[in-house]
Amino acid sequence: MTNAPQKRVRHIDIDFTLKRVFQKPNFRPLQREIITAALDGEDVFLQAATSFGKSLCFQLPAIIDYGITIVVSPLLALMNNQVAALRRAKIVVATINGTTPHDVKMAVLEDLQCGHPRTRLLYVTPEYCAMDHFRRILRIVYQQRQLSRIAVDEAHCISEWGHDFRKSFEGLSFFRREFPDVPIMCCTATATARVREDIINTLELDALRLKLFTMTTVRNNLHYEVRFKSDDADHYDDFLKWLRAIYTRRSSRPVRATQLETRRERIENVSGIIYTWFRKDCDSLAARLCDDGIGAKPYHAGLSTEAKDDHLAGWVANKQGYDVIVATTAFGMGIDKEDVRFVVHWQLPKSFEGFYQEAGRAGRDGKCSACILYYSREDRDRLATTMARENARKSNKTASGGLSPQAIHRAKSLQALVQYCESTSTCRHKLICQYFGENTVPECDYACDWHKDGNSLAMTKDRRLASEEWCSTQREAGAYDDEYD
Ligand SMILES: Nc1ncnc2c1ncn2[C@@H]1O[C@H](COP(=O)(O)OP(=O)(O)OP(=O)(O)O)[C@@H](O)[C@H]1O
Repeated sequence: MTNAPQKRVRHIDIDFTLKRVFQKPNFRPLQREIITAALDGEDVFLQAATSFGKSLCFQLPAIIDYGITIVVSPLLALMNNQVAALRRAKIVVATINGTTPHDVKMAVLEDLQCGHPRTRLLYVTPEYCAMDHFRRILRIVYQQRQLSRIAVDEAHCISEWGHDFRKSFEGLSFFRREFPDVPIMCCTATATARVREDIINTLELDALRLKLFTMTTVRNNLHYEVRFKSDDADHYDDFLKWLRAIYTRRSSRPVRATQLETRRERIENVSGIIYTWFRKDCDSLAARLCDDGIGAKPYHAGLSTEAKDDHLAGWVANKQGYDVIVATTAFGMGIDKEDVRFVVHWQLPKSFEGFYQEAGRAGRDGKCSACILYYSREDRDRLATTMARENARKSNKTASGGLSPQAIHRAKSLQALVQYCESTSTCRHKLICQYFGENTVPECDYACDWHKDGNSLAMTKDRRLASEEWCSTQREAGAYDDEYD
């Protein structure tokens, strides 16, 4: 006998729930098939582009099915954002994480064990799933046949983080071992074949029985561009000129200007995110932009909670003075702001996956948006040096001597991103597809710098990047040996 909620022959109109609860007129392609597989009790691996609508694929079954869905989510902002959106739709949903007050936590855990929990979805961290008291409660829920499904959101984190600095991801195999008949759904936007295999193995899923849905990573509305720089020149003016040109275009076309006026939109409300490596850069860059009349705010872990909340809320609400957020990595994950018109990487991101995820915050409304990456060979060498140092530290610790598969993956991912930046002979969309193992050649309607003007791309690269000879002499002189993490 199984303890998971019994699957019944359903005559449920999932279209009705989509419209009534989620207020969406139609499913996006494949959402119906994924949701049906989930409702049929299958394990599902869902890989689809950023902003595809993956959350709906476990949220809708959670509302229809008996019992409770446990959502394992690695980022606090992501949990809070989804919980807030579900509450707005009047769905009984809860989260337990480091910031949950004790009495709220107790009330949720009590509801869980009551035999018929009201909570439809409970969002928790992998760390919380590793706790004995929570596992004890889950066993009770399971015995009461109320454990409906486990959803692992941003599942690539299992592979990226799980093997070293967030070990609790590895413990998620507990779900399959203890509750073998409770279906599991994994969602991610970024998984190479190796990462996918790693996730499946870590969760101890049966790869042969799993329903695998892999959709293209292509985002046709994103315009990818690499801008070359070197330590010799400050790229601030280049960016400012680019942003001001957008303002000018918005104000100089009479039809556009009238449209904005009718909608009471400000000319300079071009919402964007700039990602930088360091907290101090977030502060100084935001201040510099403000001095030049651009509404910009920093966002990083060193700010007070009040400042962070204020900057985020102002940016989400398109408030004057909050048009651009300058943040360290991972900002915006789970924040479903649909009108982000640009994402700029001020320096080279640390991984291909990180780049794709962060760039994917742009244009979630389907409208054209820009993704600019400022690349220099000096930054490349700095990241490589930092990575080598980290690897040395870790192998010292484990005394294994060699590099772990994860360290090798990280190095390959950075290398692939460097190749992406250095390339002046291929469409950027195609390079992204290739990295994620897709064979299809995406349509690119001048939506990348190479398609727009490949010749000038090659020429600016030659002009602006430091030469390899120069970089290697600098490397030998130890110029990149400082801590860049
Ligand atoms: N069928 C649908 N019709 C209209 N909008 C939808 C539909 N499904 C999802 N959405 C909307 O699409 C947006 C993106 O959804 P979601 O946040 O789940 O993306 P995601 O696939 O998890 O992306 P990411 O990996 O970037 O976080 C949300 O605003 C969501 O409400």
